[in-house]
Amino acid sequence: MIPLAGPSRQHAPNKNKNKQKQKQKPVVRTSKLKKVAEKQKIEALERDAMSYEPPVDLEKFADLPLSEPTKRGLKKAAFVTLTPIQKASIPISLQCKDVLGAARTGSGKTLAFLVPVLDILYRRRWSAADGLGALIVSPTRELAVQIFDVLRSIGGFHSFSAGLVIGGKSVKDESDRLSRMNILVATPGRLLQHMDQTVGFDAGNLQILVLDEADRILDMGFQRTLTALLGHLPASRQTLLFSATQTDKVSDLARLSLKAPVTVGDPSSSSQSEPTPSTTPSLPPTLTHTYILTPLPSKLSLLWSFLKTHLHAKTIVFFSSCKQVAFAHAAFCRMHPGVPLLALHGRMKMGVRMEVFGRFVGMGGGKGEEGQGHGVVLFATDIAARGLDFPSVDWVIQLDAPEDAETYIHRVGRTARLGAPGRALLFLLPSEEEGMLRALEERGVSGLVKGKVGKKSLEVDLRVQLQGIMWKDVEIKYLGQKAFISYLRSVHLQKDKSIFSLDKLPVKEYAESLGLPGVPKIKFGKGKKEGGNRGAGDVPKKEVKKVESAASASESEEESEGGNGEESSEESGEEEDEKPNANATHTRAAPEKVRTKYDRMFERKNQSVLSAHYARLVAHGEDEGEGEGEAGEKAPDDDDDDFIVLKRADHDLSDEDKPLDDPSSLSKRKQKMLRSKAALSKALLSSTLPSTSSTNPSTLTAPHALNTKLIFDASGTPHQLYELASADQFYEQQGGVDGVRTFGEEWANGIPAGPSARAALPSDSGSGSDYDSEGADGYVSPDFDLPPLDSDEEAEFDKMDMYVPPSSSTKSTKGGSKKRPRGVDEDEDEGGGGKKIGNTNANKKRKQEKETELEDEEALALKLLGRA
Ligand SMILES: Nc1ncnc2c1ncn2[C@@H]1O[C@H](COP(=O)(O)OP(=O)(O)OP(=O)(O)O)[C@@H](O)[C@H]1O
Repeated sequence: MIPLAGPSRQHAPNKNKNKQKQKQKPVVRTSKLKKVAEKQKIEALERDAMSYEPPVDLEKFADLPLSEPTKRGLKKAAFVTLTPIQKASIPISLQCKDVLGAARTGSGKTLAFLVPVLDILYRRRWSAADGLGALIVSPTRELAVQIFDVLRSIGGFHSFSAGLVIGGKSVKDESDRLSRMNILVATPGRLLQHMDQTVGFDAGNLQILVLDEADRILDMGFQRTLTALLGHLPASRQTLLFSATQTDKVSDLARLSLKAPVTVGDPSSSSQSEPTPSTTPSLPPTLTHTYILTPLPSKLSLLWSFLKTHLHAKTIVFFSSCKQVAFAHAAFCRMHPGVPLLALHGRMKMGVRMEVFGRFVGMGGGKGEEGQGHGVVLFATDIAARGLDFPSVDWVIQLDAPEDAETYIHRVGRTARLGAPGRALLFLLPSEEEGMLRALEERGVSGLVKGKVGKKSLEVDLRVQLQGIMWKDVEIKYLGQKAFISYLRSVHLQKDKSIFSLDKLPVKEYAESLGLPGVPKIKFGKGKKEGGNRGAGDVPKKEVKKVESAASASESEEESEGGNGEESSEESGEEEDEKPNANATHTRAAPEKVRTKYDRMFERKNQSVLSAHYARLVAHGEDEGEGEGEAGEKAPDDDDDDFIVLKRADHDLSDEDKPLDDPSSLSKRKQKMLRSKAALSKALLSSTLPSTSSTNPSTLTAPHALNTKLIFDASGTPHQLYELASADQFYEQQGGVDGVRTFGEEWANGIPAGPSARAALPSDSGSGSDYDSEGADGYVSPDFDLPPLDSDEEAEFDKMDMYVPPSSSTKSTKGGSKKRPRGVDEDEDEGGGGKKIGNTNANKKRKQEKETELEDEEALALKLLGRA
């Protein structure tokens, strides 16, 4: 429970008893008088509010019939002028009428409902004894926390208690406080759970219900939950329903939950008895939005190019799945773009999510166009698309097309908020152009113009860098594979087939563009989970064929990679955290015909944990921690959906052998277990090594209990099959030692060496050196830093009209750019030299570490064998 106001003032003890006596009588009289006066004041306020006719020139909060505590709170938080939605809705809400509010993103809807909530409860003299007076339902935890923050900022002069119920904490802990709350900000699942289970939690006296981002609540599969919730609430309540976009579902919900509502905001604020959904959602007038056409394989390179030329901008980049965010973030961080990169997706622990959210809110922004601010980039799924109020975002990039026009509106709504300028750029594949433009047009999205990609940007190709990164770090390779699969999966799962077609994707080229050595083999439709209802029959056969044939056309090395036991789940899109308790009978929808990403989100088992931020807000003095050990909680990867499975998934590996998306997302205990098991495994294997003078990598089946098939390289270091499986093949392909050596040199000099570059093992020269070390065989580790563009080049980038509609610019894109050679030459570049040296040193250090590690492991193995 959080009292919005501070503790009530205590009277100081009076030393002089006589004086005290003398003063006592008048005090009693004064307090009675005061009470009567206050009562009259409140009644007057009520009358004013109920009969309030807003003046034509209504501009400020001060013009509204609001209570003193609310006015003081608004003043303290520096809210003076009303936004249009606030002007239109607050007077009506204050009259206790139901409101259906539709207003564009960033227009101030949060205050539009919080101000009436506070004032109406005040007018009704709500106190702790009255119980729950107002309930605000938000679709996501982040948004709930954000609303709660605003409530605290303006509610400090009221004496209501307020709470945040967003799951992640044990139900019991929350239950203890629930019954004492006057205002509750909650996510639907956990709220319903309390309504069903928590003794003493009574919403029977509820005065106001607020449904914020109603369309999103519905999209996320909370329709039944909401219906069940409404059943717990008194019919006499007032309901305020706000949303940036109005859909049929929203109007259904409005019919169900509102009584004679007044529709305010877009498209008009006319008073109506029946809500009419808007078909013309307006975007912020200060938004400039552009789209560019790009082939799928060029997307990442173009994004890189964009980031390098907008280093001072605060940017959000939207991807369609968690795995893509994880991969792009990990890979780009390795390439040092020169701007802080953050990642936010639903598979991250709640605490981490909140931390990232907080960091992005607090960082950079506002001056991106002038190049003076500190840039920051957030890679995110649609978890960040709605409701979240990140201040001063300069650019919203939609690297993957939004699933529909609503999502488009919400994504771009993260910029150009409340009159600030903002720019949005949508990447579209040629196959998506027609359908997406039509969908946006039908939804009334106007002003989107086609931009042109500058020649210089088109020349950037990250493939070689990515291959190099994957070669050095197998984790990145896994992430790449997963990103690839999850992208295809997200396309396949898209409902609007007139926009998204798996059949039209250049699958092989896309895999190459991610730096993958081949097309990961995937198949659709088999091995679906119980409860999943999309079977093979749902998948267009030609799509399956296309992907499978592309896969078989690629190098068959992947097939022989036995090591990873890739899990099949690729959670696409965002996922939200609320999973209603399995016992809460109303909550689980019977399987729909098509399971969307929201259905899967809904089914997530991971309840995650309370964040530090939440802990701070709730401030009940308990140790929140990360809650990893909380009963019923599972690691983020628990919820796997094998709708698409890798063919090699049937390699029978234990969980510990599976690659991790993000090992840091596992519990410390699990990470430790993984490490020690891997070390033991390696040590045992080391003890079975043949002489380290073998000339070629050879495959052995280690004769030990773990039965894991490994490959040993020239130095005798064991590798999982996926790391080196194709060495022989590649060796043959290159025509022996010389061929391999030439290949390695070419690659190091920045000459694209094709997808099999990862297999460019140096020939064994008997040196026994690590493959990624420099010098021993002429192989030079490529430098993955693209040179930063100087300010002239930045200007040049803009001149290239990449993100400017052609009609508005006549500047030439000619002139081309000199593509800088990568690799050794980059030592000369500013900053590049430093990184190069850093890389070299790092390589040496790694090598030394590896050697030490091997020695340690051999010693351990000998010890173990000795014991045996
Ligand atoms: N009257 C006001 N004066 C100044 N700033 C305001 C006012 N009302 C809201 N704001 C600010 O405008 C920003 C956007 O407000 P808010 O998050 O409520 O928008 P929203 O309409 O809910 O957006 P979305 O649909 O994206 O959730 C916030 O930073 C908020 O502090």
